[in-house]
Amino acid sequence: MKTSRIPGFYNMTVEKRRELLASMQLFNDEQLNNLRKAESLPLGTADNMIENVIGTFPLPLGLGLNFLINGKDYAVPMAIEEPSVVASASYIAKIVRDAGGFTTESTGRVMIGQIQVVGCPDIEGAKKAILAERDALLNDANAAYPSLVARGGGAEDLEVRLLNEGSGSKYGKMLVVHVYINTCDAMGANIINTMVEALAPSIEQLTNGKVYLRILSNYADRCLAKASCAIPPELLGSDDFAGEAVRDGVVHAYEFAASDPYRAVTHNKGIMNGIDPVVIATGNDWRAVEAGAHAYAARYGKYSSMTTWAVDDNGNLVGELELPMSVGTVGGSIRVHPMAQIAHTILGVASAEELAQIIVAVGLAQNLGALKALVTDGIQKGHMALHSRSVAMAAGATGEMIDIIAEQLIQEKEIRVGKAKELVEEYIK
Ligand SMILES: CC(C)(COP(=O)([O-])OP(=O)([O-])OC[C@H]1O[C@@H](n2cnc3c(N)ncnc32)[C@H](O)[C@@H]1OP(=O)([O-])[O-])[C@@H](O)C(=O)NCCC(=O)NCCSC(=O)C[C@@](C)(O)CC(=O)[O-]
Ligand SMILES: NC(=O)C1=CN([C@@H]2O[C@H](COP(=O)(O)OP(=O)(O)OC[C@H]3O[C@@H](n4cnc5c(N)ncnc54)[C@H](O)[C@@H]3O)[C@@H](O)[C@H]2O)C=CC1
Repeated sequence: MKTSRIPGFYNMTVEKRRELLASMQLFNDEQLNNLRKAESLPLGTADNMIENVIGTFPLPLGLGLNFLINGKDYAVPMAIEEPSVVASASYIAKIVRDAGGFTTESTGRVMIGQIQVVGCPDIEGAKKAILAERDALLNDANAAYPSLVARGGGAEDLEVRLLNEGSGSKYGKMLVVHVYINTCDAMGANIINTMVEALAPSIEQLTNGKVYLRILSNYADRCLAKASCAIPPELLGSDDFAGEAVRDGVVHAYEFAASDPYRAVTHNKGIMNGIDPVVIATGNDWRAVEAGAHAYAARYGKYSSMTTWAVDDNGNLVGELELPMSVGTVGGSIRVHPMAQIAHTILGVASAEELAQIIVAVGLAQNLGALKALVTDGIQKGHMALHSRSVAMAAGATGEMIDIIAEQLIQEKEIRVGKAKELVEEYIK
């Protein structure tokens, strides 16, 4: 897209926003119609996606605006129920844009398949036997998924690990084979599972042991994406808060999260506020991303902050976020869910690596949005002002009443359902 800077987007009606995006040729007529349909996931499709279907469960889909990443503009689709997240991501993306944008990179697309072997009579011999057959095993894995190899991916390497040593278990040590697989643009769970299941009989023969689990690892630490930004303090200030004070407050907030798991969990929840909505909107597996992200936050033996924030030699606030990001642009439900297709069209990414990098940039922005609010006005001011409409609706407000009651709640600084119910009753009288 030419630019993701669309001032006043949030003041437009939903229909105006759609028309504007269509005029920017972000989607075709069919996709525009899908967006317009109240039921954007047809029931028949849903019924074929999971089991025991009785309906669908829609979420609001918003656009994170202003994102400039590696010099390219992105409007980022975000599916989320929580108010102020999309506004906050757009707010920080606007600031970072003025500072030159986000810089991102990734380590590639290598995922891990695990094969657990127990009861090996000679575990060291079993390890040697597997390593001696490394090339043949990789060939067998690739033969189980030739289309992936044709795309330039496939099983690239393997490793043998010995676990359960000194655990005191009556079952003794176990052997675990790690198969490293380049899954190209797919998240790869099914691909990997197919490959490791295919290898199991050969592994049993080589080890004289019994194979139990054959499954991918969601600890995708060879499929990392990293985003960073450097913001001059003057872009962080306002009439009430000096930029240097905001910058230093953010670093203090980071140091709190880095040293205390009680704070780190909340800090990281704020990061996942940005990440999950993009993962969901693009039809990806958010449980896989969540599990990998939190494990990575504990990689040094203690659960800690996913981001780092520091001040560089020029006085800029420098932030960084690196996470496992096992997302795809194909596979799973991506081509099945019409809204996921629209999300991919809007994003216009060419590869899963590019998508992964956008997602960590949004996570970094979201973290700074929350920290900036926390070290200045406090979270309630911005968040609760936007939450007031949900509170009004929860109290029974409908139609034009919603904005009126929401505004009264903000004016009276009492954004709670009890107060909203009183106001709704007064309004109806
Ligand atoms: C909410 C803001 C952005 C207001 O902040 P503000 O200063 O009032 O914003 P503004 O009016 O100056 O607007 C700045 C930009 O923000 C965007 N923006 C502004 N308003 C809207 C809107 N209505 N809809 C869409 N976009 C909006 C928009 O891009 C706008 O630029 P423009 O396009 O106008 O040139 C700010 O207060 C904020 O970022 N607050 C933090 C919100 C947050 O983090 N919410 C998450 C929920 S709390 C939580 O779950 C996590 C937490 C906090 O516990 C994590 C942690 O502890 O670390
Ligand atoms: N622990 C976990 O995370 C588990 C997750 N899952 C689920 O698995 C699904 C993801 O599995 P996948 O193997 O990704 O999906 P998938 O089974 O749909 O496979 C991807 C397909 O896309 C094709 N393809 C087309 N273009 C490609 C390209 N450029 N690069 C790579 N492949 C391309 C492949 O040939 C393959 O047929 C998700 O729905 C996830 O929820 C399943 C089991 C466990």
